[in-house]
Amino acid sequence: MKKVVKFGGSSLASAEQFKKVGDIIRADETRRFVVPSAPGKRNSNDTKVTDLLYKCYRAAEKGHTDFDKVLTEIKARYQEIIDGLGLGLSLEEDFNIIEEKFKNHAGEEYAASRGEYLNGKIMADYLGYEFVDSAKIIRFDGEGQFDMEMTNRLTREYLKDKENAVIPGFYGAMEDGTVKTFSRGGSDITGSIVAGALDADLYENWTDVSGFLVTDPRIIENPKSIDTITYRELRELSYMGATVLHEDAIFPVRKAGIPINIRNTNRPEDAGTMIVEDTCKKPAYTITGIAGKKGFCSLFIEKSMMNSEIGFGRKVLQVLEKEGISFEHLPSGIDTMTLFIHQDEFAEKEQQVISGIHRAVNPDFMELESDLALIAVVGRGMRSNRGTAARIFAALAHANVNVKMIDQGSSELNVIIGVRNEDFEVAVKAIYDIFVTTQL
Ligand SMILES: Nc1ncnc2c1ncn2[C@@H]1O[C@H](COP(=O)(O)OP(=O)(O)O)[C@@H](O)[C@H]1O
Ligand SMILES: N[C@@H](CC(=O)OP(=O)(O)O)C(=O)O
Repeated sequence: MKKVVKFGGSSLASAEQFKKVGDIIRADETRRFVVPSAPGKRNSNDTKVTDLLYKCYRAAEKGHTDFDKVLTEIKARYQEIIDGLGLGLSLEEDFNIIEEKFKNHAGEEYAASRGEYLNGKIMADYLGYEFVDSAKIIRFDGEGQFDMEMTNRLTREYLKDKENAVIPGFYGAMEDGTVKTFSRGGSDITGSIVAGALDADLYENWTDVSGFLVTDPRIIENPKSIDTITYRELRELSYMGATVLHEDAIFPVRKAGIPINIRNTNRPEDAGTMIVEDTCKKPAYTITGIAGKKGFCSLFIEKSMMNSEIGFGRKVLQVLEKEGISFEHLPSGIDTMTLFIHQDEFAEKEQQVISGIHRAVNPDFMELESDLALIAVVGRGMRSNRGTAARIFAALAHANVNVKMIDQGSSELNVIIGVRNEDFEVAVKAIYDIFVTTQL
């Protein structure tokens, strides 16, 4: 039996948190492969070490005087953990190399990766586990794309005879040694890759909440936690902003048929959430979860007889493709279509897109609306329950929320709703209340 256990930044922000992690690992001898993140926030006003590293590197690039100050702050974060754990470990040599590399402009990704690298060294020393530098096993190809095949081979080669190891999250390297990172929150991906490559029995992902919650605890106080969720449901929710697990962390374990267990470092007695391929367990509520994001805009296009103009949609989408813009949703009517696009992506190219669409399809009318949010209501139980959409829209009407867009996927696994940014929290709360609190 072997488990891969990933601990997020919130679980490793201080010596006190490290001790909880140590207790968790020692409580189960199958927790053999440990993937740590960089130290996260110790309180809500604190800064993650990864963010300090980005800041420090930018200062180094500009030759700014802030460089020494931020580096000293980073060193102090690690020293506080080392001292609090009573370890004799010194990171001085590592910091000398880091300083040198920052000054020689080794790259932002190298800089950010040091957060996990250094925390991995502390973790290995604290547990008495072997430290394995992820640059040796997590491989990116010549174009900087993650190379799954090579990574699997290297990971198995390096780790197959090891009883246990600490493998820092978030980064890997190209064949020439250039360090690359995943996108933010990417230690979840490292954990999943290692679990997949080693054919682990379970991938435990330890964080600061007792599992995947029905909705974001920053929107609803104390939301219920989800007992079991399928990979497909989870993918919809994490894509739409439920940040507890990086959306790309699903593929490697799913492919290998390994379940994920989300657990709370501060409440290890809680069972957390099991993420599985399929389950016959009935969900506790009709919906499994609600997630959402702000910051979208919509582009409404109207043209008489659009429906019979073959190639209309393709021509519109080609304009977006040419400008390198992706779209999120594309609901359409007989003479109308509406594109939902990330506002920050669109803002820079808005005029090129509008004139491009004019040239491509000569519409009768176009209208742009900004500051919109998208909400995903997800659940495998929605398929077998009638009236789900009616309940959602009744709840929104009661809460005085104007619905801008509705999109139900043919899988019946989710309904996407567009509302104004300012209505976002109220809308999430209204949907949560009707399905979970009151269950009307
Ligand atoms: N549906 C959800 N369930 C649980 N947590 C969520 C959800 N949506 C957003 N979150 C947020 O995700 C946080 C955990 O993710 P993250 O901050 O990346 O943790 P870590 O530092 O452990 O990697 C929680 O503290 C919570 O604020
Ligand atoms: N430290 C990196 C990677 C990561 O996964 O962190 P966390 O586990 O704290 O989300 C980041 O801040 O993005």
